[in-house]
Amino acid sequence: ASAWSKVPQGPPDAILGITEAFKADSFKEKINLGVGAYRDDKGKPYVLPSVRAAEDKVVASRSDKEYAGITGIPAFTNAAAELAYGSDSAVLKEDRLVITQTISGTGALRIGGAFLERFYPGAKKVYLPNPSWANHGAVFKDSGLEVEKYRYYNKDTIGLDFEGLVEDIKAAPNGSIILLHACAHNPTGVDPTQDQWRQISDVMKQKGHFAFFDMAYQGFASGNADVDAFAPRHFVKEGHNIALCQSFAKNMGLYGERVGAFSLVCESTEEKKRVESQIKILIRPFYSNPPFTWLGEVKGMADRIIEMRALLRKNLEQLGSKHDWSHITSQIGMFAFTGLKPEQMDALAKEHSVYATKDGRISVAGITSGNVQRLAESIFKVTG
Ligand SMILES: Cc1ncc(COP(=O)(O)O)c(CN[C@@H](CCC(=O)O)C(=O)O)c1O
Repeated sequence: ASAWSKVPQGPPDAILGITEAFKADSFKEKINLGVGAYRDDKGKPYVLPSVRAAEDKVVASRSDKEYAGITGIPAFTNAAAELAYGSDSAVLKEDRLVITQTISGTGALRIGGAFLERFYPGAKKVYLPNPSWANHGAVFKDSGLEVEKYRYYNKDTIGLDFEGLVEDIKAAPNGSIILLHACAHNPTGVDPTQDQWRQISDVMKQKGHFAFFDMAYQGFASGNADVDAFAPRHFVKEGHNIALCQSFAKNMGLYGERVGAFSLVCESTEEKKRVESQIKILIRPFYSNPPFTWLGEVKGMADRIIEMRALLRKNLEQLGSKHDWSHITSQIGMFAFTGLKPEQMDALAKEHSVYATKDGRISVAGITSGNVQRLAESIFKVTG
């Protein structure tokens, strides 16, 4: 018998599988709200002009194809560090940051998970918000960490369950690893206020918890990269030596280029050197070193998303929907957590050729001024 006769058929990916279903649909006005990937008002993927210009420069430079270092190109990682921590960051001035280029945000999470599995002095367990990005659990489980949840979303208020969140963070044993979405929470689009972030930082400091930030949408939430980085920067100012994952898939539209970074704030330059050496030892047998790669227009994308939120809500209200759709405009970032049930999401796909994930999340980037009317009518029909 074949070596693989025992390999079972696995299910399609909860998110990327939606795009397969969308592609299989021949209806000409089909709408894809599944994958969190920005689309312009024609529903087309958007390549930032600055990226096109950089691309031309790289090609014109006729650069050689030499290996990048294990942690990537210093010009890139220095720029990524400055974008995340701020050009005036003490951590950068005191040379206390370990940063490596990664295979996009997923690669940053996986390198982070693997490093924590190998060196974290506390329990090898990470606490994820409930709900969280569909792939977080698998990334950390495959890194060898246990995964637990902390309360995050209150479906009755369609808002943050701040009390539940604080209670669960307090209940976790001292020194637990807590994953935090820096901004534009996926899938709910619900973020803590700056004051709530201050309280979360205080509680985590009291508990000696480790803050593991996932920042996949910096600049994409508010349109301002500094505002969107408030949480990780506040934690660092408060003395948390955080881990931070950066993805440039969405805010730079570099999805398929797989551009990201993983960083760890250390106590001193001496500690940074030891930690960096171990990050290199971890990456070398993983993929050795990252692809040659490149890094302005994100505000334009954030503004279009905010405009589509308002349009969808307005259309639903004009259709006479009895539901309260205010969360569509109060949520922030790539996604709107509609509150629709899985069977309603199925009906949207089967009867209306509108595709999104079963949890009721829609990628607002898939909405255009051309499809928002039909989208509203479809949602109105399945929600009554
Ligand atoms: C919170 C969060 N972290 C990390 C990532 C990973 O992004 P990279 O492409 O590896 O940089 C995503 C992408 N989530 C989007 C995109 C599709 C996907 O990978 O699931 C989504 O949820 O639709 C994300 O939403």
